[in-house]
Order: sequence, then structure tokens, then C-alpha cells
Amino acid sequence: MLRRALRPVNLAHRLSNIRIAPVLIHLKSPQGTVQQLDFQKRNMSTTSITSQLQAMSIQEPATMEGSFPKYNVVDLMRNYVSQELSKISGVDVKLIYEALEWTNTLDRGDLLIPVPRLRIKGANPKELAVEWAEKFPLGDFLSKVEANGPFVQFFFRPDFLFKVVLPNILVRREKYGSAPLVENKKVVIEFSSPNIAKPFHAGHLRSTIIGGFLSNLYEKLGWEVVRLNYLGDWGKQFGVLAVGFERYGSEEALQKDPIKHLYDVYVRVNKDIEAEGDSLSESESTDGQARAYFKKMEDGDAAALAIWKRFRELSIDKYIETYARLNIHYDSYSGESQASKESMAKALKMFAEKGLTHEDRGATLIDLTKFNKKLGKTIVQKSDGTTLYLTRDVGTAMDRYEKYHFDKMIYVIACQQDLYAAQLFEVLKQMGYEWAKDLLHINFGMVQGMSTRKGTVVFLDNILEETRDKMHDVMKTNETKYAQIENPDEVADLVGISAVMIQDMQAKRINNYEFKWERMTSFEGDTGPYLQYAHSRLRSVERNASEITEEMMINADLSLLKEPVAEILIRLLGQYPDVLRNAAKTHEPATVVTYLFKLTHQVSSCYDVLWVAGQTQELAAARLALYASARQVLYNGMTLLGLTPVDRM
Ligand SMILES: NC(=[NH2+])NCCC[C@H](N)C(=O)O
Repeated sequence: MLRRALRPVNLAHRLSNIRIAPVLIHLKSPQGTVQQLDFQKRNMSTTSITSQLQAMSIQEPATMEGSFPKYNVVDLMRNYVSQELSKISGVDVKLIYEALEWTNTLDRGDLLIPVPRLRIKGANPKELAVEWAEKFPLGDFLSKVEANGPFVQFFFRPDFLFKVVLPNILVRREKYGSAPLVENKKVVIEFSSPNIAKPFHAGHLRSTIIGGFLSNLYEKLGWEVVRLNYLGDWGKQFGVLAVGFERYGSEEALQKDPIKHLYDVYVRVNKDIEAEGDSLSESESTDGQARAYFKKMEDGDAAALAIWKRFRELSIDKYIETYARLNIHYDSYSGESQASKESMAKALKMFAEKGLTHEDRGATLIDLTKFNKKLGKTIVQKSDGTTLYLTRDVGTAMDRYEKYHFDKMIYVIACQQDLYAAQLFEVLKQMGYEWAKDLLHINFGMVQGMSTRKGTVVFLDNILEETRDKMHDVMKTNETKYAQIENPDEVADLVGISAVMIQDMQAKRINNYEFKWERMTSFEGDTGPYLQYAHSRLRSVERNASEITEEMMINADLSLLKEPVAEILIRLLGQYPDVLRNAAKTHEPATVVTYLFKLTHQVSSCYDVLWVAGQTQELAAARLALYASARQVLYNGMTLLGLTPVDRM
């Protein structure tokens, strides 16, 4: 028997009381120091699901194309089910494999097949479902096959899952969920892309969060990922900014907070422009001077470029710091300014050669309605010869292909730019670039009500600071607990960031949502703080049972896990690799977020029943193996989303 008394806590029932429990975060070691697993001693057969089958002398079903049974137990099941069902029904195995669907709830099984999808002529789907369910061999893999109307529902065998999935999670740890779905493929992901000297608005925030997640996801699935930030760092506004800086700039303020200062200067000089109206001549007016300044920049004037370059570099230094708080690191800070002159000239030439362009009052246009009515017309060169947003994007795409030879390129941009992105892609396609088909616009809806206490949002920092402060306030409402928190600021920061990110990723990307401070910083309901709490709670279960070693967990007698709550939990844990693959199809972070809430709710139901304290060592080891696995999967999911899971709170 274990000596220490470990009282399980019923999270679900206690949620209403939860504020922040005593906190002792070890920021330096987010992995935690408890339960250090010893990789040398591990049993090699547990590193892949299929090698575990061999060790258990279970015959592996043939691998269907596109399935990865080595890493994904759901795929193993798909292979088994489709092959057996093909034998019974005579339907082509591939057809069955592709018709297998997820269930919405586990009481409808783990996989199901809608019989009508198999298009068997003259057959009654309901009758077939009953017949097949009766005949179906459960084998080592299934516990039950049920007909439900025109569906056949397949239930995985929990005892099989325990033996295969738990050791696999415990050994693969952070790698659990990842699978090399592709080989030698490169994806370029462009996201965040704020504009220097302009506010970092909600659209940039969403692009940052979604893009960060997609980058992690592609990496987990075997892609080489290039993370790009395409700064708005070119255009007439830099002429405005330079003129403004001469007038109002302060070297000291620039050094201290470049982003804020440049924004202030920009706002002030724009007021001048407004006040002047048309009262001054082109050469005297601020606007005229700005235009002339930008023209010098476009012509490569070294002095004009030097100031701009400083603004850009100082801003980037600051960006790097802030993105790091969200665990985001770019491979390159590119931007509109980086579009090569050669590519843009080449593009303009190609437009003409392909007969795409026509002149209108000195400007050059492309009429895209010829290809798609909805796309309208777009200007590619202004009358004064300066380039445009779209032309820079075209040149940039050409440069990127030259540089990266990507297999896919993703632009994470708000849905306000849907038309623009479609135009850009169509132009590249009409230029004859084969890779235009590999471009993908991942869009998202708007955020309402994201204003901070201090007023305008100028940069990501302001948003994160505000959230940290709000989180801090929430924490303070529980005085006793707050008093025990060692580093409340850091905790508030990490938990606050989770609040913002989870709120953003909770629903389908395309939905608009309202920025609700109270709701997102709450510990009740499906929020970021709740996920953090669930993680730290599992950590404490591990800490409290530190007598149980990794060896003991991996070699635990998992047949001791019999309770229905544990069976549901293992079925969920087995889904994780499939959830990631599904998320990669939809490019929806919500797929992962929804899964993590299901998981944490199930874990919380387990606390009632599955005690670790006061059990025999064998039973404690088996149960801890389950909790440790759940903790690992939660950890993997949270970091995939870009959160930093906390160990104590
Ligand atoms: N390749 C692109 N055009 N990316 C989108 C850039 C977003 C732009 N800087 C904005 O703030 O709206």
C-alpha cells in the first residue's frame, strides 16, 4: 500500500469554488522535474503501435494506403474494420475505408459506417447494417459492433487500447500525436504580418494565433515549415513617417519603445496632413513631402532608406520579444519592402505578354472578370510608376518560390481580404505558374470589442499586458490563495495568454466573436484557465505519487483498469493522433480545442472513481499510468496550440 494519503478531488463539482490554488510555477522547466522518464531502459516495442502488436502476437491487418497504424491506433482500426467488412459484404475495401466516419459521441461507437455511402444497388441499408453487425468478427480489436438504423457502429476494445496506447504515450511523450504523414515536403506559412507604425489590430492577433498553431501542426505531421512574417513595411506611409519623425521624433523614445513611438509620430503627422487639407502646394504640403520621400525610397536613395531601415529593424527587435511570449519564432521577417525589383519588373512584363493588362488613365489594370466574374478588376501599377500592394505580393510569391521551392504556401489573412487573396492567386495562375495551385488562403472572422483599459491597442504587448492584469485581478479575488502564490505575475501572464488564445480558437475560424474579458479569464466552463488548471491538477497527481516510477507505470498491469470512466478516457487518448490529422485537413484549431475539453472533462470524472491514494502499488501504478498519459496528451495539445502549460497554480 502507498503510505501517503492522496485524496482525489472532484473537479467538476468543485469548479465553482476554483479560483487559483497555491502556485509554485517552475518556469525554467516547463516539462516538470517530477517523473523523469528514463529513456535508456524503455521497452523498444512500445515506440510504435505495430511493433507492440508483434510483441503481443497479434496479427496486424494489412496497411491501407494513407493509413499510419504505426502511430495512429484509429488507423489500425480502420484497416481492420474495412478489410473484415469487405470480406462480409463483398464491397471494395477502399470504398469502405473511405466511408468510415468519426462518431460524435462515444456511445455511438468509435467509428461508424453509413451503409448508404457504399451504394449497394437494390439493398436495404438498415437490413444490411443488422446483418453485417451480426456477422462481424470482433477479433482482438473490437468489443462490440452494433447496427443503428442505416449505420454500423464499431466499438474499440478498451483492454486492447490500454495495453497499446498507454505505453505508447508514456514512451513517446512529446512525440505522441505526431506522425510523418509526408516526406520531404515544405510548407511556407505566412502569418501575423502587422504594419509598422500602425496599430496591431485584432486581425493581426488572430492571424498570429492561428498561424502559430498551423505551423506547429504541420511540423508534427512531418512537414518542413518555414514561418514568415510579411510586415507592412513599405508604401507611402513610410514617407509620412519619415517626415513626421523629422518634425516630432525623439531618439530616446524611439529606443525605448519603437513601435509605440512610431505610431505616435504617425498619428501626429497625419493630423497635420488633415489640417492642411488642400491649402498648400505639393512641395510645401506634408503630404507632398511624404510622397516625394517615398519616391526617393522606391528609387533606392541611400539616405532615405537608412532612416526607414532603422525604423524597421528596431520594430523587428521588439516584435521578436513579444512573439516569444506566445512561443512563436519566425524563420524570416520579410515584408512588402523585400519584394525584389527584378520579380516585380518581370511580373509587369509577363502581365503584358500574356495580354492580361490594359491601361486606364495612366494606371495599369488587370481585368479578372474574364476568368471569374466575382474577381473584378485590379490595379497593378499606379500612374506615377510606384508599385502596389498586389504587385508586391506577386513579386514576393515569385521570390519565395525561387527561394524555398515550397510544396504548399499558406497565407493566414482575415476574411476581409478574401477577394484580394483570390485575385492574387488568380493573377499568379494566369501568369502560368504551376505552383499557384499550391497556394492556400486560411481566413478568419472578426473580433468585436477588443479595446483595452488604456484605450487603443497599439501592439500585441498592450493586449497581453491587459490580459495579464485582468488575470491578476481575478487571482486577487481569492485572498488566501493569492497570498501563497510565489510568482503571481508570471502565472497571470501564462494563464492570461491561454485565456486569449483559447477564446480565439474555440469556434470555427470563420465565425466572428466578441472579446469578453470576464468570460475568457474565468476558471469555469471551457476556457484557457480551465485547461491550465486541469494540467496543473494532473501534475499534482503525479507529484503526489512520486513513489511510482516510470518503469512501474510502463510495466503496470493495465488489465486492472476496468472502470467505465477509464474506458472512455483511453478511447479519447487513442484518438489524439487522428485529431491532429483531422485538424490538418480542416485547418481548424477548434478541432483540437474541442478535443482537449472533452479530454479534461473525462479526466475530471475519473478523479471521483479512480483513486491513486491508498491503493495497492499495482493498482496505483496502473491508474497513475492513465493519469500520466492524460497529462501528456493534454500537454501535447496545449503546446501544439501555442500555450505554455503550467505545473502549479
Ligand atoms: N501577403 C499578404 N498580403 N499578407 C497579408 C498582410 C496583411 C497586411 N499587412 C494587413 O495588415 O492587412
